Amino acid sequence: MHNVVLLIDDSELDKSIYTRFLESTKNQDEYRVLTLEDPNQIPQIFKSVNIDCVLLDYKLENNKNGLELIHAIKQHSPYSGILFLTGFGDETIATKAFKLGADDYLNKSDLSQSRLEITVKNIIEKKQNQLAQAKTNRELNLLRKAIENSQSLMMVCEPEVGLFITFNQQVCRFLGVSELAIKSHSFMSFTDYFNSPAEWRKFVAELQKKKVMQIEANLINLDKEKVPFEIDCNYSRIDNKDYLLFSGTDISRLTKIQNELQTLVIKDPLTQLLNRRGLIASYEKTLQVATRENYAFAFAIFDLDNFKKINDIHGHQAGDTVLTQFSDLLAKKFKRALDIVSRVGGEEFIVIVTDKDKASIRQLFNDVIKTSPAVTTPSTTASCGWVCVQGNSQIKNYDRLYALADKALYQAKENGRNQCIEAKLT
Ligand SMILES: Nc1nc2c(ncn2[C@@H]2O[C@H](COP(=O)(O)OP(=O)(O)OP(=O)(O)O)[C@@H](O)[C@H]2O)c(=O)[nH]1
Repeated sequence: MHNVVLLIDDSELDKSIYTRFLESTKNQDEYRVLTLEDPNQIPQIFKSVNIDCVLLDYKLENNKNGLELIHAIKQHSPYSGILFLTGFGDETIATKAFKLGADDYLNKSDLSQSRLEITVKNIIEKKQNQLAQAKTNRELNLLRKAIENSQSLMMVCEPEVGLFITFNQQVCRFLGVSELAIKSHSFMSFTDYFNSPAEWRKFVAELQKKKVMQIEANLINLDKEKVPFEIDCNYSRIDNKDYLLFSGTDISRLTKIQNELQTLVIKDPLTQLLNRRGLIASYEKTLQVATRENYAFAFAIFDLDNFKKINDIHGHQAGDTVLTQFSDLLAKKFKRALDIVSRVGGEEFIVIVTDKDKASIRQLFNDVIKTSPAVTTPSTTASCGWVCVQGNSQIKNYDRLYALADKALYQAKENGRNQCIEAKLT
């Protein structure tokens, strides 16, 4: 690719010399030389051609001088170089030309091909560097703007203890701390992700190896609330120094929706008790603990008595109220960490309880039956069939225990309702 040089000079002889000098350089076709006869054509020529360097003579036709044109050239093409030429060797003119924005100055009296070539070459190189630098600066400024306006928290920290080096305004806003105050804090102090400096060091070592990682961590905001964030982590080495780059996106809304969806999937909307899916999900954990601790593990089915009549006489709404009242009673009675209370059908509830011995569990079940008429409006009794297993050897399969408890419930209904019957294990 050749460089384009524009000659603005009133002397035909000088123009032919410069053209010959530039067109006969060692690298053939290095320069393409154009001439501008009428300085008023500056806007047009700079619009239509990309000019790398202008050779501008001081003395021009019609009593014009090159100094007057520098401003116009710079205005139309700030990255075209200007080599100012004069036949007078006057330093004050050269100084003026530099002040106005010329890049270099040559005296026509001691101009040689090599001198012209080197000077033009240097000017073009300098201008190209300036152009590249300006482009980089513009891109950096745009990036800086994007970072500042981003909703994400962007932070750069040093890897030793995670001290902040630089960050965007979102970080200050989120943490409620001034820029100055943040610099004395570390990334570690704004998250509960690392429980010790050792954990931080382990994380940094892993990041150094992988270069890029994504973590989910809580960041602690100005109200000391833990806000869940998804954080892109990056390990970078610049000028022989290591840096950690973090870009965090607030995922609290997403987490809330996820939790709500999870709740919807496992909870009964009327009573807020677990549904069958929720019960099955918790069942194994309770069973494991009971087996490990050799606790009694009771599986009970509670069923409201003659519930159909309540609906028929008082309406479906009243039926719903009774269901809620009975659910509250169960939730209050069985509220230890491992207890499971669920509504698995219309007026059927499954309760899983573990305890050291069966007697206290029996007591709790009987209490529910006794209390039900008092807490429900209209007053409603309930029946319960249950089965209890203890120790490793006994069958604890859900379907098997359900079948046994259901059989006992059937007996309770047959025996006149309002009672608890324990299934005998065979
Ligand atoms: N209000 C209300 N009723 C429901 C709901 N789900 C099921 N049911 C009703 O519960 C009633 C259950 O009736 P049955 O299965 O005959 O049982 P029951 O009348 O309680 O009789 P026993 O269990 O033998 O004492 C039906 O009428 C269902 O329509 C609900 O969410 N709300």
